[in-house]
Amino acid sequence: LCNKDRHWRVCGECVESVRRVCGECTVRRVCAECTQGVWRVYCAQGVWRVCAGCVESVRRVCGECTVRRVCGECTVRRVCGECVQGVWRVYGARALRSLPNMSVSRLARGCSRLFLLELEARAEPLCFILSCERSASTRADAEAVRRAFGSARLFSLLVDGGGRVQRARSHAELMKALHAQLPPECIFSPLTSFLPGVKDSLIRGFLLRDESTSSSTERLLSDFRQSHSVSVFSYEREQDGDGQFWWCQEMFRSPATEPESGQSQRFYVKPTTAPEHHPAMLNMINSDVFYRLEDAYQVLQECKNVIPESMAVLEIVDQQLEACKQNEGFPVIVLEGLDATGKTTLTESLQKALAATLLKSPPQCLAPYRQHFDSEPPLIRRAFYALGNYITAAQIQRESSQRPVIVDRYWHSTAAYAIATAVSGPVEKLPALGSEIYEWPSDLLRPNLVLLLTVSPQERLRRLQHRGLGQTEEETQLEVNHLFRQKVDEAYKRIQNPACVVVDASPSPDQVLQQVLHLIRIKCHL
Ligand SMILES: Nc1ncnc2c1ncn2[C@@H]1O[C@H](COP(=O)(O)OP(=O)(O)OP(=O)(O)O)[C@@H](O)[C@H]1O
Ligand SMILES: Cc1cn([C@H]2C[C@H](O)[C@@H](COP(=O)(O)O)O2)c(=O)[nH]c1=O
Repeated sequence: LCNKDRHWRVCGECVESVRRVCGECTVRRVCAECTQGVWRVYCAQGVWRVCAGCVESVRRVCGECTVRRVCGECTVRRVCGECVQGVWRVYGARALRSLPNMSVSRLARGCSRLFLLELEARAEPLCFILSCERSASTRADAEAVRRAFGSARLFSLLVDGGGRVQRARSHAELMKALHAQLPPECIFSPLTSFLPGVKDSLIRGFLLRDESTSSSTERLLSDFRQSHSVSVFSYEREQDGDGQFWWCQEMFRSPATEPESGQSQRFYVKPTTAPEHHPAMLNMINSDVFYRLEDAYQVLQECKNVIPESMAVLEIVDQQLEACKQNEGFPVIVLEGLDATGKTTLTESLQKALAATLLKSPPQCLAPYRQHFDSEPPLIRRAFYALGNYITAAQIQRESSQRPVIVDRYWHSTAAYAIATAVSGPVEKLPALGSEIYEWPSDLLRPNLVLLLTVSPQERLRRLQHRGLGQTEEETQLEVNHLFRQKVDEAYKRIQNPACVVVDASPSPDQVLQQVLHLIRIKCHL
């Protein structure tokens, strides 16, 4: 969100497509309906739209960028942010035209993209920028790049074409294809590219380190470029007079089919300090966590042509939904916790003890679709779970006018699992306590009490083995990945309004029930 001057602009054509613009916050999407009103810059690493007034500036972008679409409605838009030479910000067509060349290029150099390469979950990632020159670098910096890149052939792939649904699916398909098709000597690691502090600027991809000398990798890369809307880059190693190695990036060219043209620009890899916050935070709102029904709804609408099940889910949402923000009936108590902490056992006993209605999220009516959405990339899977909460909210609204309601998982699970999946690395990389990421959606019914069941990792594992059911992707992750477990647990505890009350669920089922009944009596006056 724009934290600066809260300046908003609305396209005259479509009032719904309000976007945020200010000197600090730039615009990424105009609106789906408003393609008439913009220019698009197709750049080496992304697609950007530019206002019709900025023709002059567009020509000045990098050699790789071209302008394809023209019309004359929109006013201020961001110019090429993806040009590896840097970002140009335009606060008005006239202002840009009057900018002298010198200041444009100074602006450009100051605002480049950062790249974050995550070689191992526990290790510090390598963060670098691309620079036109070999600028001075410390021995430690040079060593960090050498360790990460080694002596293998290097390629990077960034998924930057198409809309967000297509990008999310292309990224997932690309990962599967890399796993299945790359030769064993070729390993790949997650690479993200982003503009520090600029929301929605994250582009995901991979860095490939190929120890083989076979040309099959190049053939595959050419195919991926065609079939997965990815930009592909190759890296070359140079040694300077002092014996120091430098890596240069340029657009990938398949030696077999694309003759050397001498046109491609080369950029040096230069290590830099990693940002304080994990870059996944830049894209988290409306990609991993949804704070309004309409935002999650919109994602499934965009999926209609590629995922027929989306239509069925949206129909259920339409049928079930009522405006429900405040719960004014009997108390609503949500039970949260990692898998196998005892939620189902406890919710069933609470149902009996309180003569309550028992609900869950995602609700039963979405059960036939859950497996399908669990196999989709995070953008789509998370939108599905978010919609599940709104359906559960409508059910809570109806039931709580009659009797107390117990809910097995709700918003805390949706947000905590999404945040923990999006943020790679250790728990310290999570958004800080108090971040807007942990806020409750303004249009989602709030429960009266949220209880977070906790047990030791050993006890949880024992209960999991004892239970022996099928597993979702998240459950498998929880079992094998200690870091993921810690992050889900911590994210649960950081969510606010309502925050959860932590309950030690390690005693016997009856002792846990008595403890929880006591809490409910105090907090909900039941
Ligand atoms: N207090 C307890 N002491 C010992 N075992 C328990 C206790 N509560 C539940 N269990 C056992 O642990 C296993 C997991 O419990 P349960 O299915 O209730 O967890 P859950 O949190 O609902 O899991 P999930 O979120 O994966 O559905 C079951 O076999 C259950 O019998
Ligand atoms: C509600 C919800 C669940 N999940 C994931 C988290 C767990 O691993 C499984 C467990 O679901 P169960 O029905 O309790 O067995 O689903 C999620 O990722 N997001 C959610 O909103």
